[in-house]
Amino acid sequence: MRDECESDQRFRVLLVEDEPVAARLLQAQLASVGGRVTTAGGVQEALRLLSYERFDLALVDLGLPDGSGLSVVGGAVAAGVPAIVQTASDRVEDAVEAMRAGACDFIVKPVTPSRLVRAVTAARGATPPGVARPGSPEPHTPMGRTLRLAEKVARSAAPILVRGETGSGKEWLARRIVELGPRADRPFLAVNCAALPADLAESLLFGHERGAFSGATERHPGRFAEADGGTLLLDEVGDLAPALQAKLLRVLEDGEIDPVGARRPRRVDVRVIAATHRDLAAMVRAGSFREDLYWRLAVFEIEVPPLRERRDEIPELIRRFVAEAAETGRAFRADPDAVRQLSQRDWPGNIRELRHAVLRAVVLADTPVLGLAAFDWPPASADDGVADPDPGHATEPFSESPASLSSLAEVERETIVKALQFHGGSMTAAARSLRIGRSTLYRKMELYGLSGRGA
Ligand SMILES: Nc1ncnc2c1ncn2[C@@H]1O[C@H](COP(=O)(O)OP(=O)(O)OP(=O)(O)O)[C@@H](O)[C@H]1O
Repeated sequence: MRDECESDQRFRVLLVEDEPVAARLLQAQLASVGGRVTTAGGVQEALRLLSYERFDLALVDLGLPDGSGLSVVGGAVAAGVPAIVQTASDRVEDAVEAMRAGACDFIVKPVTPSRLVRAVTAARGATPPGVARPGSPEPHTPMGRTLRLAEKVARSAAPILVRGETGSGKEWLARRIVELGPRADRPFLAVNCAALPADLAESLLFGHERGAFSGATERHPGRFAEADGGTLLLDEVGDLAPALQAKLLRVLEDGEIDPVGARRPRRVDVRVIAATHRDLAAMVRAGSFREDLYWRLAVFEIEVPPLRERRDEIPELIRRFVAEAAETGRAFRADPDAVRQLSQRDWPGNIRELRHAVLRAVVLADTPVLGLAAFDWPPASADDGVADPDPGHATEPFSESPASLSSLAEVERETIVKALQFHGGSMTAAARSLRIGRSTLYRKMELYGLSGRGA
């Protein structure tokens, strides 16, 4: 079907508009950019057309004589047709609802030709539901749905709440959303709310004036001001202290921050993406998270599924991480049987755990083909009692810095620490299990600032 649509330059548009003059105008504009337009004047007619005709795009007015255009959006999404909604300028909240129902964009009436062309081009460029882009996961998988939703919300400026287990790729998804949206080349900053020191949290986020408190020798803009015009990822938002929850609500509601010690508030334009592995709704019920803030943050809520529910991605991820590690000049590939077995594992630390396992395997490899044993740490002979700790932020000593572990060197350092821990600080035993000489181990410990304190 995709081929058929690509070979026919004229894409098929379902235009749902009851106003004859507006319909004629839009029809002409759509035709001028290659659209073959079928018009429906109401909900029932549109749903009927969607049920037996194929369309590449639907442009839906929300206020229709026989009901809300939202039902048409639902029908289009169910039929795998990207939907753009049109709304009056005083009904933008309806557009938010339509986006939640799966619309990929909204335009406010009266639409200019250039805005219409942009919306249509973007919607046609977005993967239509049910059609996989080469290299992207199959669309009916949980992650396929997540990515489709990400593509849709990327174009809006509304806050997003990304939920998912530790290491499942919440920050990765947030970055992807930003890349797909109009703020792609604007600042992107990430703050781990769980790691904010209590006494400095407010000024780190919202800034302070010089002399605002003892020790404030310089003015500091704070993360919100630094992200002005761009996006701020608030990771572990569930860990934000109640006083800061109130201040965050103010930014989201009024677009203003109050730097500590400043005489007047400052306006900022920041898209907030919040991420959490916690059940924020349960926290709201328990009284530890503000309900009003929850509703503000969760205009769009996106779930990143745990890796065990997207096992089909594991072979590709392994290939990608092996290639990433091989950028250091060493060429490796994973043994297909190992890949099969690794794909069956549960990976409680999700993609981060898989990535570390692959990077570690490359660090330790002495053959170009990585067998299953290469991915296990501690090595298979090791005592289970000292097995790899939960690879989540809470327990992993070197992954709690704001950026997650990223370089091969960091993984190498972590591997050395674990080897030393495992062998009770014995360098000889650690070097043997790492399959490197004692002097190499010593050199690397120096390099990573580990010498003299064991693990
Ligand atoms: N789809 C993906 N493809 C490639 N790498 C990915 C993907 N998803 C996540 N990763 C990588 O996995 C690691 C963990 O991802 P990320 O930091 O986004 O997880 P997280 O859910 O935000 O973790 P946490 O809950 O600890 O904050 C990162 O190195 C990231 O680059």
